[in-house]
Amino acid sequence: MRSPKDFFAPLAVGAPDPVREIPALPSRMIHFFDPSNEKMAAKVPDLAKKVDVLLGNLEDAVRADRKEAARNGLVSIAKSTDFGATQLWTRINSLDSPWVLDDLITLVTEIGDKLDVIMVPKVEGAQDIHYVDRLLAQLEARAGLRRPLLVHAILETASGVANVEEIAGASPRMQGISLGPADLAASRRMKTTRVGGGHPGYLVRTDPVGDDLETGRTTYQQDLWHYTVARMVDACAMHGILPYYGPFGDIRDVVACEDQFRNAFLLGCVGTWTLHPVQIDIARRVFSPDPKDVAWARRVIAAMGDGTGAVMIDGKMQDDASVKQCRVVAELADALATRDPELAKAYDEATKEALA
Ligand SMILES: CC(C)(COP(=O)(O)OP(=O)(O)OC[C@H]1O[C@@H](n2cnc3c(N)ncnc32)[C@H](O)[C@@H]1OP(=O)(O)O)[C@@H](O)C(=O)NCCC(=O)NCCSC(=O)C[C@H](O)C(=O)O
Ligand SMILES: [Mg+2]
Repeated sequence: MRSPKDFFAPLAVGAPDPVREIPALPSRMIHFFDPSNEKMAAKVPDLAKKVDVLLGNLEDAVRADRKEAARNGLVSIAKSTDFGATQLWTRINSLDSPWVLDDLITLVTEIGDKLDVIMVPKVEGAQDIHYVDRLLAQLEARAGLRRPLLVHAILETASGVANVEEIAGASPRMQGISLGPADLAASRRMKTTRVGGGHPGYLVRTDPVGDDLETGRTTYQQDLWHYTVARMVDACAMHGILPYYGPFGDIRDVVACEDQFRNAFLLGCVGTWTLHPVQIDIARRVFSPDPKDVAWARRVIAAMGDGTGAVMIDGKMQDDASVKQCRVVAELADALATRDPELAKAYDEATKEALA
């Protein structure tokens, strides 16, 4: 473990100073595209106006014989596109793959000044982050970068989940963690065959009435990912980094997708992955607080003055703890409003109505 005194020292001579705080930039949707797919690549300039984060994916879902084309495609897209305030991320190949070294060398050297975050798949423990941390510092120094690249880990191995707290705190570069339900299910030997979402067999059933075991016993489907998401959220909050839901693979089922995203939002996640354009508006809707909740939060904050004591609003007790929750919602709304004028208007109108 590094000494706390050295934690914010660069890991290579000439590398930029590590950041001391992870910027809470809007990242409601991390939109995946395959840079080797011409149709997807052609949509990037338009998508950049609609999403908070665009991610050029080099790992799974890119065929082995397209890895180089994806890497080179991302370099050329990054160089030729104006992303405005939209962040550009990439997902590199896994650390044991034959492609990852060239991914990192090429991307940092060629477009290190355009990239914001490097997503690292299949992270098992702090050792994986330490490896990437040092290598990035060396490459940043060689490329003369002034701003350090941040690192995002995917939680998609059983070891990763067991070590999630040490992963979250492994480097000042750690920006966040996403759930990777498909690889995680395989690593845990779960008996599912899906990419995220629930399963009708994972349920609880009400008790029988008398001796009749058959009739009137309602079942409730449970969330397979509750434990992992909750644990990930705690690890991220503890280390001041950001938690995300991951992929929802049933593109057609926009209803269950919205439910799964909302569960993650309510539990503390700041965003999710979007795999198809149809998921972008769902993510925007879910990961932007509802105008009514924002209006309520602002009303509580106004009524609570310095934030101490207790007051009654509409029959509900408010105190130091509830005002803290309201500040989370109000601060998120303020941050999103700077990026999204429509949202800003909706928040202000709802607040005026609530305070009238
Ligand atoms: C899932 C897809 C393969 C579906 O693609 P397609 O069959 O082409 O869908 P459509 O015909 O409905 O597409 C309509 C048009 O939209 C374009 N399109 C589709 N997806 C995207 C996208 N992500 N970005 C930009 N544009 C997109 C199509 O090209 C069509 O265009 P046009 O013909 O001009 O109208 C596909 O969506 C896809 O490949 N998505 C990304 C998949 C991906 O990134 N997977 C990896 C992340 S999930 C994962 O890795 C698991 C995780 O790690 C874990 O372990 O849990
Ligand atoms: Mg995966």
